[in-house]
Amino acid sequence: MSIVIKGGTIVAADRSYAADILIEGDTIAAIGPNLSGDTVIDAEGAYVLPGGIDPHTHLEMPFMGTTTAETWESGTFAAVSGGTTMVVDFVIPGEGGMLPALDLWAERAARQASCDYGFHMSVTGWSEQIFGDMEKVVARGVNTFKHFMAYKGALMVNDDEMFGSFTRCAQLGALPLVHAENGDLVAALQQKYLADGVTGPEGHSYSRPPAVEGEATNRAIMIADAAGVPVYIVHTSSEEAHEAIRRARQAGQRVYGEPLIQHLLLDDSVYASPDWDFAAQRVMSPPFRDKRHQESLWAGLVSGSLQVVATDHCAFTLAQKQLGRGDFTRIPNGTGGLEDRMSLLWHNGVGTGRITMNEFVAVTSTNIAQILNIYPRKGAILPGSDADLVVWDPKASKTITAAGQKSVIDYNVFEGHKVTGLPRYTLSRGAVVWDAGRGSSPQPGRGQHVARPAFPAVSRAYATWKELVAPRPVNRAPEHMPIGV
Ligand SMILES: NC(=O)NCCC(=O)O
Ligand SMILES: [Zn+2]
Ligand SMILES: [Zn+2]
Repeated sequence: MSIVIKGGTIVAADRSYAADILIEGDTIAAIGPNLSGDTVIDAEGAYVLPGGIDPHTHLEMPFMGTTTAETWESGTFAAVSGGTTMVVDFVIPGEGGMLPALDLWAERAARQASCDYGFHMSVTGWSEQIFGDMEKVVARGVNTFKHFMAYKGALMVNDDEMFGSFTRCAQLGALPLVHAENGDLVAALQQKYLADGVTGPEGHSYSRPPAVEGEATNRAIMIADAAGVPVYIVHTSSEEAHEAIRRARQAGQRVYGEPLIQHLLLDDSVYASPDWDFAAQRVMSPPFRDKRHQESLWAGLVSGSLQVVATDHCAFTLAQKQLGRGDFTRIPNGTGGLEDRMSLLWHNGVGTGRITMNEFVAVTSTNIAQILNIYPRKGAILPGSDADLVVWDPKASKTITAAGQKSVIDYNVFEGHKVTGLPRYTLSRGAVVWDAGRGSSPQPGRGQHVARPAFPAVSRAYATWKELVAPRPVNRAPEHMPIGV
């Protein structure tokens, strides 16, 4: 049974062109004019894009005394309804360490996911066991390790732990990811604002100013340089953090920055809302910023100093948010966006001329696949690539509402935003998983794990260069040495 997508314009990261796409089984078999197949998917008047990849989600994750309410089933169905065909989710090690946690995540995902998925592993301490387990994790197709510089007393790691882990990543050809906020400073500022009587959600924003993020981003980048490894900064939200990334890239370091759709579009005025629930629903780390920072993030996407747009989908219900009534430090941190990232970025980016269609594809799919080492299996429309495709209708519109969403959360931080540009069909490895005309249901168990091999070429290049420029002893002739030495 073959499928042909007919009459559309293919939009890739590097070009746009009219062509049909023939799909056989899971993959793209041919691209060209006048192709035929057993089933025809109509792409007249539409663009055909590589499926979106969201590199930053937290599905069913235990965090801050509760667990994110979005399940693998609801989250991945929400994803495909919005044109995202792969998610990469963060595994948090429990009592048993990394490997049992990876088993747990893998089991949940395999049972429930409607689309393909991968994992990042979190490094939440440093020990011989973690050193050894990291190699086993890489052997299981996880080539990225996340480090939290915030959440003191919980997930946070110190500089020496981070340096140990980054050095291990360099040996293994893995990529370290960093949540860059100075956790000591955040903890001190939280106590100060609580003592000053600031107990509401605005305290969350006050205690995490841009400098806290800028300092930690700089530090993570310096530590990565010392360890000889590239580094990926998640949820880059401020000009201070972006500036550190820009400067390091200019100096020749491999540093990647990931703004979120939330930080691009929502600002910190939400925390001044007189409605506690509204403000608490928008508590995430880093918090939303002002327009100056938003402009910086958009500029980074255009100029290439920031490469990826993600969601950090970490969705709690209102009842969970209310755990922080009376103390903002107890409001579970996180917001949603998995379902709406593509349409919001298209509407506000392509629709306004801030970014081109090709840049849209780059930052929602192709760059991510390249950085995570799954290109061109994912992130590309090429013969042999997985047929993860979106038939994108640039004229279709909707208004985002919690009532109409697939996510199980009882609110949406983008409530009332109108978007033009939506998926007509979403295909996951050649199967239609979203049909806007007929409606669709979740297909739990369809999604597969996508193993992501290590990056030996990058670590070899770093190791070669580090060896060439390594400090060496100066050999001095005896006549130039002090007498008696
Ligand atoms: N970002 C956030 O507030 N919650 C999710 C956990 C994290 O990525 O820091
Ligand atoms: Zn984070
Ligand atoms: Zn996150």
